[in-house]
Amino acid sequence: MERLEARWFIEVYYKEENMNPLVLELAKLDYNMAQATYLEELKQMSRWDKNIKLVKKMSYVRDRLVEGFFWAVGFTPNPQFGYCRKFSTKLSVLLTTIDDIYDVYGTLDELELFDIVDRWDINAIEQLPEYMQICFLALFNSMNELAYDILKEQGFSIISHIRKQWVNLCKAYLLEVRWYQRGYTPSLDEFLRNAWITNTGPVLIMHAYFCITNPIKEEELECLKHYPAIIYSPSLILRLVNDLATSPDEIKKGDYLKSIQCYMHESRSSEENARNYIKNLIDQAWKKMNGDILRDQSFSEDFRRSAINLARIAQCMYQHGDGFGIPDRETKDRIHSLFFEPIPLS
Ligand SMILES: CC(C)=CCC/C(C)=C/CC/C(C)=C/COP(=O)(O)OP(=O)(O)O
Repeated sequence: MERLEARWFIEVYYKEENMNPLVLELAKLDYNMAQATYLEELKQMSRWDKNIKLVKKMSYVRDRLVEGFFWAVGFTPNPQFGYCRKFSTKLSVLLTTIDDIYDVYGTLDELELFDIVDRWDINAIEQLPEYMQICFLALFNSMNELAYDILKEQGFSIISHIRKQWVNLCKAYLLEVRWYQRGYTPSLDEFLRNAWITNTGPVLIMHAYFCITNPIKEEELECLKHYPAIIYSPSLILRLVNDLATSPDEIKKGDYLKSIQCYMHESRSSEENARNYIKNLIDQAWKKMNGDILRDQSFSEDFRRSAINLARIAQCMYQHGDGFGIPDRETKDRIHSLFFEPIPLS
């Protein structure tokens, strides 16, 4: 987001009457240098993705590496956060795979076996169907690699904290599947108490905390365990903007469990009313998030900025519809200008 805005700003500044050519040249250089850094990271992630072969092994899974990297750049754009960007990109691939397993492919019996994340026990892997074995092993290896890096750098074990996030996510996914299979439509409030987690915000924000915080502090972890505003608010915005944008397409596929439908069912109102209601909730969530996160100085500025950025990149991704599920229009143009098109120097 910040980089997209920088490019728009450079283009506008160029036309200003009293623009300073030196400043303009520096801004262009800075943009192009960041772009070169991103491109190198994207190449590394592309090699990782080819090697891990998750999408190749599961043909129903959405293949969205570049879009995942785009999310990651919006989340932590500063060039020095390459480690976090690359790890968030891996997360986006793993999360998309798991989301598609729960939404599309897995049967309820199979999905219940995925509570293997709770035991975090590689010895239990043979009880899973083959596609889940691949998925769990990819998850297990990637998370252990992060935990290893942090143990090596900081002498701090994060395994139990990471595991808890995945357990909560998988439990929340399973509840959605159970509702769906029973044909149950929860109230909007009941739906959101679960769905703010299934849009993966808590997993993304917690992992970003580990990737960009040094030293990790016990008291901060204790606070994050209770899902404070820094985790809850961006995750809620992510869920609401996602539902607003993806709703019509997913309903066509039979996936009726979305905020809008829950509200329509509960209040017996029209889709238009429900959409306006959700838009209003998004506005309120933004106001609350800006106040809460900007006021609360307990976490580093970098971490607070990333949390807010998650809401910003979500809003950007879903601004013109489902820019992640159907990434062929604005998302494609934005990706092109951000990663592949340097700004010509004078
Ligand atoms: C910062 C960063 C790297 C973010 C990555 C976000 C990301 C790509 C998550 C993957 C899974 C997901 C919830 C995709 C939306 O799918 P959906 O519309 O099918 O969601 P739903 O099934 O929950 O409605």
